[in-house]
Amino acid sequence: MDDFDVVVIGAGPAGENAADYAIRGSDRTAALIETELVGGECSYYACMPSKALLQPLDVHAAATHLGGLPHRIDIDRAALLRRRDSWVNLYDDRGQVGWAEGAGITVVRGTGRLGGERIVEVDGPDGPRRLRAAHAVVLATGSRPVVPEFLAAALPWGSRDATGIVEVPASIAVIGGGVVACEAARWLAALGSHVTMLVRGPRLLDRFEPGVSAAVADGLRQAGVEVRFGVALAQASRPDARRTGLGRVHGGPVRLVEADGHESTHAEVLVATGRRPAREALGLESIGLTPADLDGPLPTWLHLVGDVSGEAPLTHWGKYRARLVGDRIAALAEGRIPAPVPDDVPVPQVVFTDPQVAAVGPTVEAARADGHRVRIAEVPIGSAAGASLLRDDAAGFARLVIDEDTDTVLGATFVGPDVAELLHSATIAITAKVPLELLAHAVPSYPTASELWLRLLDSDREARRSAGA
Ligand SMILES: Cc1cc2nc3c(=O)[nH]c(=O)nc-3n(C[C@H](O)[C@H](O)[C@H](O)COP(=O)(O)OP(=O)(O)OC[C@H]3O[C@@H](n4cnc5c(N)ncnc54)[C@H](O)[C@@H]3O)c2cc1C
Ligand SMILES: NC(=O)c1ccc[n+]([C@@H]2O[C@H](COP(=O)([O-])OP(=O)(O)OC[C@H]3O[C@@H](n4cnc5c(N)ncnc54)[C@H](O)[C@@H]3O)[C@@H](O)[C@H]2O)c1
Repeated sequence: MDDFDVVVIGAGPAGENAADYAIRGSDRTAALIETELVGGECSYYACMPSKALLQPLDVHAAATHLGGLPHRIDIDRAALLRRRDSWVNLYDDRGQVGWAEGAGITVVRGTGRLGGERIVEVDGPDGPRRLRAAHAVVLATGSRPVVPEFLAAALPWGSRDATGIVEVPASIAVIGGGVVACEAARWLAALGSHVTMLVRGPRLLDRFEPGVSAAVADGLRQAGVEVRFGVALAQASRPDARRTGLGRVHGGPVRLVEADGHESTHAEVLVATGRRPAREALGLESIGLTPADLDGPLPTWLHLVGDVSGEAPLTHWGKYRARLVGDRIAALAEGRIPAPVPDDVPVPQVVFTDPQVAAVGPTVEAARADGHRVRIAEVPIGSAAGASLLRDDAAGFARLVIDEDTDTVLGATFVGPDVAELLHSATIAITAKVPLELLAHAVPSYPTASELWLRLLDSDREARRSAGA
């Protein structure tokens, strides 16, 4: 039996942060158990490679729509893939292991599961091990993609193949209209694949404000992506499906049949139909729990962070919750009372499409469903000179969801070029509950896109004046 103060199962961003914050500045010990690569899905197969592929496309799109630059600028496809390779360190995690060791964390290779109260069993390359945690065990095992059953036998691509693309399929059907589908369609098209998005519902990115879908669909179409809505897929067949490796075409053409009999054939299919928390084989039965019990109260020594928690499956959210869990473990270990945590922290998210989508807090619909009396302030992105200067074709909108009772911002959505960097201003306004009256004294520099705040506040003031408020 090996003794540690804290044992963390899963070394993605959430697990890393929980381990780090639980022992930082102390002589406590932490073990971080990892089956695959230290750094997790985010570093090697998700956030990092996808954004490495997308950032050059953003620069290319801006340059293509900016007077004063050459009329034609080409994407170097091989260089784009090399950039991805360098951001994933060719799937070598030595850098992240070095960081963990430098932070005083012991990396344990293998698959971990609970083996009783505060006990973790590891099956690793050096044989089985049992670890005992004096203070806490943290489950940070991430999430796994959901693949509709009728597609499984066709061995479709998942998001790992899309980010790890090696062989560019001549054509690819992207199933889903969520974040992975919209972002991946961009780089697949830029790499030369003929991309058809098959979207089940009437909208892309349907957890965002409704106007987001049309803006993103327009951008995708301009990039050569075919977007079809209301597609009910019924069958898939691929006679010679083969496991050819990450990012390689998995066999011959895939034939898709829709419920209305419509058929199409594609060199590859990318399934991007969501993810679910990775709660299987965690040894929960050894402490009398089932996977569903993880949504309820847990023993005080057991914590859940990141995608496995079922909260927003976003790296920054998982890291935030992990910092809180780590701080809590540290406080309890040191006999301190953990710092209070607000219960209404808004979740921000950026979707790296063209135009970009940046949103934080609830949509209008979600805020109303939550019982808030709300009003909307909305302006076109071009209403601020600083936003229009970013690109000759700048289009999109900015919208605030305002709480009528407190006159504070509840939610914000920005759609347009480079709006990602506008988002944190909204996150701060919401988190700090800054009244609109005070927000009017936060002066944005001229000419920057931040002047959208002025336009939004002016439009709200005007609307209230007209309504006689
Ligand atoms: C294509 C794509 C792009 C994305 N882009 C973004 C983005 O731009 N921004 C953003 O915020 N989010 C993004 N996400 C979401 C983000 O990747 C996840 O929210 C994030 O990785 C979750 O972190 P985590 O630490 O909870 O889990 P993970 O990163 O999944 O890490 C979990 C780790 O646990 C390990 N593990 C699992 N079970 C065990 C076990 N029993 N024993 C030992 N180890 C185990 C796994 O091998 C893995 O390394 C993206 C997701 C995808 C699919
Ligand atoms: N930039 C970012 O922040 C970023 C980027 C990529 C992924 N992510 C995270 O990863 C998570 C997973 O992304 P995702 O795009 O896979 O999931 P998602 O939940 O965002 O979207 C899933 C899509 O698949 C559709 N769908 C579900 N089941 C289907 C079925 N059986 N047939 C056809 N369509 C179906 C849904 O209607 C939806 O359009 C997201 O929740 C997101 O938070 C974040």
